[in-house]
Parts: sequence; C-alpha cells; structure tokens
Amino acid sequence: MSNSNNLLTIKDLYASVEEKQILKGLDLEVKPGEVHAIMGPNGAGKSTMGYVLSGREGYTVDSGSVVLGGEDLLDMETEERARAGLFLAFQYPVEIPGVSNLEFLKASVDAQREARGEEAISSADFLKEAKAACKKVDLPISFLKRGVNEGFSGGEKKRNELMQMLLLQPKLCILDETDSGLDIDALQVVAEGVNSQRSSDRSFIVVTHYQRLLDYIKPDFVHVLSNGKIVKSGDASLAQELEAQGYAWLQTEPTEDELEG
Ligand SMILES: Nc1ncnc2c1ncn2[C@@H]1O[C@H](COP(=O)(O)OP(=O)(O)OP(=O)(O)O)[C@@H](O)[C@H]1O
Repeated sequence: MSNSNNLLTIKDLYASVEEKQILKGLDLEVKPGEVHAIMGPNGAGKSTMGYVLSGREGYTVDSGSVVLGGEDLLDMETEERARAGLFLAFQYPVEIPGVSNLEFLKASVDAQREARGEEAISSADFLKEAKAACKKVDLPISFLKRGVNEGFSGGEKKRNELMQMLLLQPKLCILDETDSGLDIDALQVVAEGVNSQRSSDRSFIVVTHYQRLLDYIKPDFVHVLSNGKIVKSGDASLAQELEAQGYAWLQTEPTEDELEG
C-alpha cells in the first residue's frame, strides 16, 4: 500500500524508450518537505526517471504506478503534471528562440494560476517578481528580454531554470544534474536557491554525480539507481561512501537477455 502521507509514490515502475527497457521496477517514496538525492552510474536510468515523470514523448510506461499528491500522475497530460506541481530542471535545458524569457515565464506562471482558478498576474507585478528572481539567481535582468535559453552559457541555463522554479513555486522539484558544468560560484547560487525554497510542503529530488553538491544541499535520503531501479538507500553518509568506493560494489549483474541486447 502506498503511504497517503507521501507527496510522491513511485511503485514498481517499468518504462522503456525505443523499445529498450530502462526502468525496471523503480520504487521511490517522497514525503512533503524531504530532499532525496539520486546517484548512480552513467546510463542507469536517472534522466529517464525524470522524463517519464514529466510525460515526455517517446517514453513508454510498461507497468507500475506514480502518484503525486494523491493523483495518478501517469494519467495526466504533460501540462497537467506541471499544474499539479511537478517541476523538472533538465540536464540539458532547451532553447526556445524567438520567445522571450519573460513571456515564457509569465505564460508558465499564468497557466498554474489558471489551474488554481486565479486570474493572470498583471504584467507589472510579474515583472517585479521576475526581477527579484533574477537577482536571487544572480542573472542580469537583461536575461528576461532574451529568447528562452538562447545562447545562454551552460551555467546561465541552470540559473535560468532555477529562476523558473522560484517563480513557479512547485510542490515537487526534480533537478537533473543541475550541478554539472557549474563553476563553484554558480554551484553555490543554485544550492542557495534550492535551500531557500526548502519548506515543509515542498520536496526535491536531486540527481547528481557529485557528493560536492550535497555538501551544500543536505539531503534527507540518498539513493543509488542502478540498472533501472533503486539498489541502495541511506542517509547523507551514503554519498560519501559512494565518493570513496564508486558503484561497483552495488551494481546488479545484467541478465542474459540484457547482455544479448
Ligand atoms: N532515445 C533513446 N534511444 C535509445 N536508448 C536510449 C534513449 N534514451 C535513453 N536511452 C538509453 O537509456 C539508458 C538510460 O539513460 P539515462 O539518460 O536515463 O541514464 P542516466 O542514469 O541519466 O545516465 P547519466 O548519468 O550518464 O546521465 C542509457 O543506456 C541510454 O543510452
């Protein structure tokens, strides 16, 4: 039975892409206010997990269930998932040339307000909020006028995603390798941004390869995702153990079918 106190319950999730099964019995329970770190070897299925939760095209759920805030997430369209409070910061944020960052952010915020039965925010009020968010993530306000992620550096894209998170105030934030490619200052900006958003009713799933990020964002739980499922869970000390020992001691052996491809 899934625990109804959970914000997110993933149960025995199997999912594939291009007919290749990537998630193979993934279980994860996240309570409101918790921060879970997901680590694991390359190709284990960490990004796939995020894409499946977001409802990205091309990712097929074969079996299992995902419940967010008491609702069946897998039954929802992509936009509905965002309205239900899911936010994903991707490893490779997309560029949307021709659409200004400000327009895009306002449209996202208004869609959420509409779903809550609220009126669209006025342009003047939104501009004020967006400027404050820029300041928090240390991006010049000129970035609001630029095309979404258009020509942004890797670190600027990550800061921009964080800004989106600050404005959307989601219930569940999934950060997929938000630390990769960040310089030390940017890493701290991202970590401070996340920490400032931590609250008893907001949860985070932080996918990372590096213990370093977890020095700044202290997780309540650390999980190792290997070969499509969680193979080990622990507290923050598990990340240190992994840093010292790698993953070899945890990896499940591939089956003969998998070896044959
Ligand atoms: N479109 C696709 N077609 C075929 N295989 C795919 C596709 N997308 C992902 N995969 C495969 O799915 C597996 C899991 O990929 P995923 O990106 O989820 O891993 P990851 O754990 O996030 O890895 P990393 O740590 O390297 O980012 C990989 O073997 C990858 O090659």
